[in-house]
Amino acid sequence: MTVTTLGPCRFRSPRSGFVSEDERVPANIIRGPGRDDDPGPLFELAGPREMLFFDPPRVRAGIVTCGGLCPGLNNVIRSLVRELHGGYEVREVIGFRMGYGGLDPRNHHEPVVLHHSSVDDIHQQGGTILGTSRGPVDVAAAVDNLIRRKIDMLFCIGGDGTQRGAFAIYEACKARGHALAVVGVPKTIDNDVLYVDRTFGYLTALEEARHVIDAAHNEARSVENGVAVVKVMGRHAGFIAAGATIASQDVNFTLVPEVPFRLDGEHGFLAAVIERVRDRGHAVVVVAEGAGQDLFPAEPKATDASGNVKLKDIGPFLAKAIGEAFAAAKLPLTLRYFDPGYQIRSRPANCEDAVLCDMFARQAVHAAMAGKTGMVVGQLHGTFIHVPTALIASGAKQLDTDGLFWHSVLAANQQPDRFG
Ligand SMILES: Nc1ncnc2c1ncn2[C@@H]1O[C@H](COP(=O)(O)OP(=O)(O)O)[C@@H](O)[C@H]1O
Ligand SMILES: O=P(O)(O)OC[C@H]1O[C@](O)(COP(=O)(O)O)[C@@H](O)[C@@H]1O
Ligand SMILES: [Mg+2]
Repeated sequence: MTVTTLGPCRFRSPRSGFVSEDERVPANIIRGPGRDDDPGPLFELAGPREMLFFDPPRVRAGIVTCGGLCPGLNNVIRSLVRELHGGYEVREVIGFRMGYGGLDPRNHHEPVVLHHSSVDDIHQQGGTILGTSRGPVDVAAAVDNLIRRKIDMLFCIGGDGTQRGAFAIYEACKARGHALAVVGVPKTIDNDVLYVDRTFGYLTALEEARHVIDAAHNEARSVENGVAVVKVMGRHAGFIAAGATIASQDVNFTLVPEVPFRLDGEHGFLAAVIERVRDRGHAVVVVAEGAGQDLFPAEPKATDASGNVKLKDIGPFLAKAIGEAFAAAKLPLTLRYFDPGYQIRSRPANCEDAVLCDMFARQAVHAAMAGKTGMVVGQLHGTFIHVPTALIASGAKQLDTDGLFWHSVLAANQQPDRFG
């Protein structure tokens, strides 16, 4: 599957180490001879192209960060600016402020000019120097503004919602015949973006979650019948809960959206916690925010400004249920509850994420300079690729509960496959 290119590439690149337009990375691993395995989509390899669509010194680039915070946003901004200025000698890079809202001039978020020096230290800070937002964007007004400002390429740093917005901008530009390269960089601590082995921010989130789990474990095991409940982010996917369980090895129960569970009954979650505490004196529970949503009464679903369904708060719900179950069993309990979501996602990037951010950003610039559009930089099998945005927006990645990763969770925490 190829990505759209804006037109013929007529300018010679100042970079080196070019990749060929013919190299492809299959989505799926072929498991062996004699099997009719589907390789899935075949993705273009990311990297510098020998011939460019844009003439570098004439380029005007724009950058926008959208959605929830994520460690590494500033690293990506910095490496985009540095690759544009330093690698290609692009003269004008503009940062749109406060997410997609900043693309619409009626919102009065004046964009900032990003220089080589203005991004010097930003990678050491969490958050985003450009600001971010959720909420609808008037695509027509945004595209009008991009055309008026003569923007040639727009880097959209964000998660699934951002990439759906980027796709709408790409389509609107196509319809209006404006040659804008719209290139996405996949952000989210949730790690739930399709065709991306690892989004930036995810490993920092695991590291931070592990510190909280260490604290939870110390609290739980230092008192009589201590139970610590840690809620981590993860709307529709349990990658943070699962990864932090494996990293910590001190978690006894890991609840994720992909595996529904029952609270009550002989084989329910609550009986398992009581058994564990009777046996070992303490327990650590990690719950992803999207887990157990079916335990709440069905009612019309509220959404946030971006249209994301607002989840019911599983953490306190679980803590209350554990308290009631211990009371019914006439067992003393010391319960500790941790909700470190915002503390985790506002951290600066750790070392692995800093490397990933830089790699994603530079591949995004190479793609845009070659006139690639309607695409996101992805990563599969350790290789950077170009993924059509339509494919990214077609769904979300979830834990494979038959896969190695989830099996490692079950091996680490020794919980049963299912509760109830
Ligand atoms: N289908 C869509 N069309 C246009 N804009 C969208 C669409 N879906 C989401 N957006 C916009 O993308 C931005 C980021 O989306 P959001 O879901 O908040 O975060 P994330 O990108 O991290 O998933 C918001 O401004 C939101 O309104
Ligand atoms: O910022 P809010 O509105 O509190 O949203 C919280 C959500 O943001 C996230 O941290 C990140 O989600 P996005 O990447 O989609 O922005 C989720 O893990 C969490 O569910
Ligand atoms: Mg999202």
